[in-house]
Amino acid sequence: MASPVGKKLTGLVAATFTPLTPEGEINLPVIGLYIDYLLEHQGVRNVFVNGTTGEGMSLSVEERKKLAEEWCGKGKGKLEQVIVHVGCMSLKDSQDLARHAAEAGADGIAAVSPSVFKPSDAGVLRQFLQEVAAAAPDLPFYYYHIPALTGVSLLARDVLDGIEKQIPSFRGLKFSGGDLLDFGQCVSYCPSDWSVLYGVDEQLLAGLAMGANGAVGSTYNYLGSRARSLLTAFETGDLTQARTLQFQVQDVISYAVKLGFDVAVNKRLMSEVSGLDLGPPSAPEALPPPPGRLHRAEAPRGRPAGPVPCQNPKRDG
Ligand SMILES: CC(=O)N[C@H](C=O)[C@@H](O)[C@H](O)[C@H](O)CO
Ligand SMILES: CC(=O)C(=O)O
Repeated sequence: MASPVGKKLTGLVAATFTPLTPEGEINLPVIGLYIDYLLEHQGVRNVFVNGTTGEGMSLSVEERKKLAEEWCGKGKGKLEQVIVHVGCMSLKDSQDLARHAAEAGADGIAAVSPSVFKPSDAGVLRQFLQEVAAAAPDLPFYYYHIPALTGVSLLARDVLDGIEKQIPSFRGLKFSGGDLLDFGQCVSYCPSDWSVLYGVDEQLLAGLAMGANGAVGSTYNYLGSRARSLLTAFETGDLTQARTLQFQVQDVISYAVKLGFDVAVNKRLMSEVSGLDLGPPSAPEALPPPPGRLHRAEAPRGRPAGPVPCQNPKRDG
C-alpha cells in the first residue's frame, strides 16, 4: 500500500460551516465566495469540511459528497489543503465518503469515532479507523478526537498506539479536548511528519505550548486573522503578545457562550462578520422545533447573535 505523501498540515485550518438556503438545502454557490473570504480577509488557507461545525453528521451522504466536490473544485489552486471529514455512524457510508473524497481531489480525510454504538476500547476504534482509511489509502488520514461531542472518552494517546502499523496513511490527529496530559502524550508519540492539531480555540496558546503543529477550529472562520497573529507571536517567542491575542479570542468566545454557543449562534456570527449568507443551521440544534414533525424547512432559524465585540474584518482586515 503506497504511503501517501503530501505537505504536512500546519497552521490554521477553518472548520467550515455548511451554507444552507432558507429551505434547508445546501447552498453550493456560496462556497466559492466563502473560499475567497477566508483567503482575503482571514488569511486562512486550509479547510476542514463536513466536520462538526459543518454539521456533517446531520447531512445526507449525497449532500456531503456535493459539498466535498464544491470545496475541492473551487479551492483548487487557491486553498492549500482541503481535508474532508468522512466519519459516520455507518462504516460503509464512511468508506463511500472516503473513496469519494479521493476522487474529488481532497488533500486528506479525517474521521470521528462512531458515537451511538461506541467502541468498547481503543483497539476497536483503531480497527474502525483502519477500515475507513483503507478505502482511500493514498490520502493522508487524521483521527478527529472530540470526546465532548462523541461521548467516547477513550484517551487519544491510546487510540494512537501502534496506529502507524495498522494505517500506513495515518498522518495525525485533530484533538478537541481540554485534557492537556493526553494531548502532550499524543505530541510526544507522533513522529515529526505527522500533524497534531489542537481544536479548542479558546485555549490554543496552551496547545501550542504543548507542541501543537497547528489548529482546526470553527472560530478561525471569523477570527482567523487574529489567531494567525497569535501563532506568529508564539513562534517569535513573544508570549506577552500571544497571550493578549488569546485573551481577545477568549473575549469573543465568552460572549458567544453567553448567547448559547451552538452551531446556530456560531453560524450566525460568521454570517454577520463575513457578510456571507450561510443560512440557518441544519435541524435540530437550534431552538426547539414546533410541535409535530421536525423538518428542515420548518426548523427555526439561528438566534440573532447581536453585535460582535471584535472589529469587523470586512472593514479593517
Ligand atoms: C465543540 C466544537 O465544535 N469545537 C470546535 C472544534 O473542535 C471548536 O472550534 C470550538 O467551536 C471553539 O473552540 C469554541 O468553543
Ligand atoms: C472544529 C472541527 O474540526 C469541526 O468542526 O469539525
